[in-house]
Amino acid sequence: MKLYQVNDYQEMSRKAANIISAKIILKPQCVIGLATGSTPIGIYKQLIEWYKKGDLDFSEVKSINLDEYKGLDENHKQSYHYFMNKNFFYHVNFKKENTNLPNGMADNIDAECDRYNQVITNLGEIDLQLLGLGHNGHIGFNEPGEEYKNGTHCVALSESTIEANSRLFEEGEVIPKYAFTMGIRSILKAKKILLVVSGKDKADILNQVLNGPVTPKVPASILQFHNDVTVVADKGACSKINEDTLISLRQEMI
Ligand SMILES: O=P(O)(O)OC[C@H]1O[C@](O)(CO)[C@@H](O)[C@@H]1O
Repeated sequence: MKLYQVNDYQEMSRKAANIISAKIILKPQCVIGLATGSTPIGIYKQLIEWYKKGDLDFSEVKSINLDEYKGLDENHKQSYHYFMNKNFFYHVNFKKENTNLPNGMADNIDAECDRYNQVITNLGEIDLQLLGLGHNGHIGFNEPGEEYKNGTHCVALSESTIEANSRLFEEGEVIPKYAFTMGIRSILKAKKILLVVSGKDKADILNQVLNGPVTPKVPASILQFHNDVTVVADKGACSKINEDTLISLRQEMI
């Protein structure tokens, strides 16, 4: 694991966007795993800016998203389809057929999970998987539990996740209680993982992820077993990591 400790959200976004850009420039046909939530929004903004300057080309890049709410169609403002279109895809030259998200409206849950697993398999290796971190340690929507789930599954969201995400819904809107998510094994199969974390409110959980025991009760702790994880986290998020861990993981910024 490598850790880039940066000053703030803006630096985190720029550093992570740099890492993603390097992958795309070196391998224009790469497969990138994408995340939603508030953390990656700054990364997408930065990538859009570089695209508009002519420095990036997404025409051959393929993407696979981690998750989608069950019951929200792609035009619903809180769906992750809508989020990706609004914050990224509509502003760059991704081909629609090269982008993939679970279908939140699928009636048959098992069939949708099988379809998404097949999409992941057909893409071959994920070259780089971008991940945010939930306050309870979730990655994608792999919530804390007694065991890790390997493949795509439909998950009952924890109370804390529903509460955390409720800020994005308008008053009176029904907040989904279930979501489709890529499983832990699919995430771990990515060649490279980029975890981005911002803010003091994530300091405790980031410390557990990096320093604590590997346990499905803190889903992201399994990243300790992956051989190419880069964490980009700001000072607030790093504020509970002990000095020894910081010294052993910290990379110099160039
Ligand atoms: O970045 P946020 O908004 O704190 O969300 C944390 C994580 O939870 C999710 O919203 C659930 O998948 C992710 O998209 C995100 O990485």
